[in-house]
Amino acid sequence: MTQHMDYMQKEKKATLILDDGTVFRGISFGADKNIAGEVVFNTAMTGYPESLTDPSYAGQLMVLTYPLAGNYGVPPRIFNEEGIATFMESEKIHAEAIIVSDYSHEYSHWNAVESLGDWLKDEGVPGIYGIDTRALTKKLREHGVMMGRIIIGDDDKENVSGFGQYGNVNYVDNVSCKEVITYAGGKKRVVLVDCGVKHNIIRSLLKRNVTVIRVPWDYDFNQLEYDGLFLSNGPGDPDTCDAAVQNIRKALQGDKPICGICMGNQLLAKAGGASIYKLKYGHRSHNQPVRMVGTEKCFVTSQNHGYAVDNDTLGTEWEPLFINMNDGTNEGIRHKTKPFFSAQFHPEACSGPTDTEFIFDDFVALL
Ligand SMILES: NC(=O)CC[C@H](N)C(=O)O
Repeated sequence: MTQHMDYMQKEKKATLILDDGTVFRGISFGADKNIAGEVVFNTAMTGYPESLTDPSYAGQLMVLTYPLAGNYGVPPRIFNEEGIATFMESEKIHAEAIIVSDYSHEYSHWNAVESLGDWLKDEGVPGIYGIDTRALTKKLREHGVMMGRIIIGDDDKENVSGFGQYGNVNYVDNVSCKEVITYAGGKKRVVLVDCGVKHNIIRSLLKRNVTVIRVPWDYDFNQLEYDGLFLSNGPGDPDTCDAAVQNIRKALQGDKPICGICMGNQLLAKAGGASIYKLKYGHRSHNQPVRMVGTEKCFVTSQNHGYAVDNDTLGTEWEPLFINMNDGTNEGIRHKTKPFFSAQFHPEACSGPTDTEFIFDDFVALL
């Protein structure tokens, strides 16, 4: 019997119920667990190992619009002696579940060691296939993201009132490191505020020969000796991260370089006095076009965010650095006189285009 036939014999029903009552029926290929979360769609064609382990997906049920997942398997879950993942973006899967149209239990890739379904089961994360992800995505685009619930097995008549909350949960506190971790590199010392950092941000800094001092999201780093401050990506609503905003605000009094990515862009903007709002359905893909303000330079970027900085609230000391060419929303900010800047997209982009990796070079050059 082939690997696939064996798998098919064990298939189990799974149901996705949206907050508005819409029901999608499919088949389970992950863990046997019912779960609720914010249903978001990602239009990238590859990268499910990286996306699932991106801590910014905590609290979310990830819909892939690309119609097939699993066919290239999953790389080994290995880490270097400092605990940095070799092929993934963190220690474990952070998305609450994955929702796909078609799933291939059979896989083929030079670096694959297990199937997507086996990985999900091992980490206790549900997966559903057989869902009309095109219809589901159209619904989310028209209505905006909404809460959803996955029920595994025949139990889909279950009372669906419990969809949970997304906006007011402090997911950053769940995924941030709990103590200071130092990665020895060069002479220059960068404090990295860990709001749920993707490991490729750490790899990208270390590659540029700096020492990285990774601190918990609410740690007052102002007491440390350092040359530059880096603000990581992270899950959830930036309005739940006030302790980080207060610490960054203190750092804004000084002149040490500051760079932020994604949640880091939002927290830097908040520390500078700007406000954040929620986008209708966010940007989650590998092909978001952004323009550098004041230039004709455009970049294709990898993104995963649901909130955005309100350009109109930036105040007189700040200006937009990048603008999204699809919808005109903010994609980064810079201070007009001090070395503070940030990007809403992912310059470390793993997986995704590497057009904007220069942001790390620019930051390290300022140290
Ligand atoms: N990747 C991120 O850092 C996301 C930031 C924030 N959680 C948002 O959704 O906008």
